[in-house]
Amino acid sequence: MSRIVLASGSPRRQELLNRIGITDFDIRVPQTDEHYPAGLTPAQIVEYISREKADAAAKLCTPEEIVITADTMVFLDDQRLGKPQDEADALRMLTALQGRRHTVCTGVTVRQGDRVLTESEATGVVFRPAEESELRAYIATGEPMDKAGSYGVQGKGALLVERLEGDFFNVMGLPVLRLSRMLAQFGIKLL
Ligand SMILES: Cc1cn([C@H]2C[C@H](O)[C@@H](COP(=O)(O)OP(=O)(O)OP(=O)(O)O)O2)c(=O)[nH]c1=O
Repeated sequence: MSRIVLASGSPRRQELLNRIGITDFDIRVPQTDEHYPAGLTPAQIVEYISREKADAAAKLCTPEEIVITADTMVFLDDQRLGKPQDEADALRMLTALQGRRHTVCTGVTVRQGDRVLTESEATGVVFRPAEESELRAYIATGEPMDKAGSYGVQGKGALLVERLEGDFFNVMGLPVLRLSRMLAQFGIKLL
């Protein structure tokens, strides 16, 4: 079987691959800047960046290796929320998100040599209304700082989430069911 390379520095993605039974893989993290052309939809943006990550990773891999990359972003109306710059930025994002519904999109690319497959998944997330003191307490845990939208649904961030519409794992950073179907097209069967 071809070797799998996860081209991501995200510990959540490593954990999610493990959870679906992919335990033997390499991690190689390419350098990419996350720029994208103007005028793209949310789905197109995350697909574009995941593909850029895969193109950069391909330079670190053999043509036989199967490379997986992903990019997760939070969209509130037309606004894109990335990782917070600092705690004030995290407070700004969480204040905007509380009491409202937003969408988390993850683009995924699987690449083997010149064969490239890119897809994306969107999940709706509804935050409950929250007091500023609660948001500050959450930020003080440190959990928001490396995460798109300034929260982690898999951690204490769950205490802000009233409801999810779609794939939970997509919000964590990797839509595992969609990925499994993509990998099946590269001959990898997980069930
Ligand atoms: C919304 C949300 C995001 N996140 C994380 C997933 C991603 O790691 C991160 C979004 O940043 P990404 O740019 O998608 O990924 P990354 O920089 O962590 O890793 P790499 O580019 O090397 O693959 O936010 C959560 O863990 N939980 C959540 O609920």
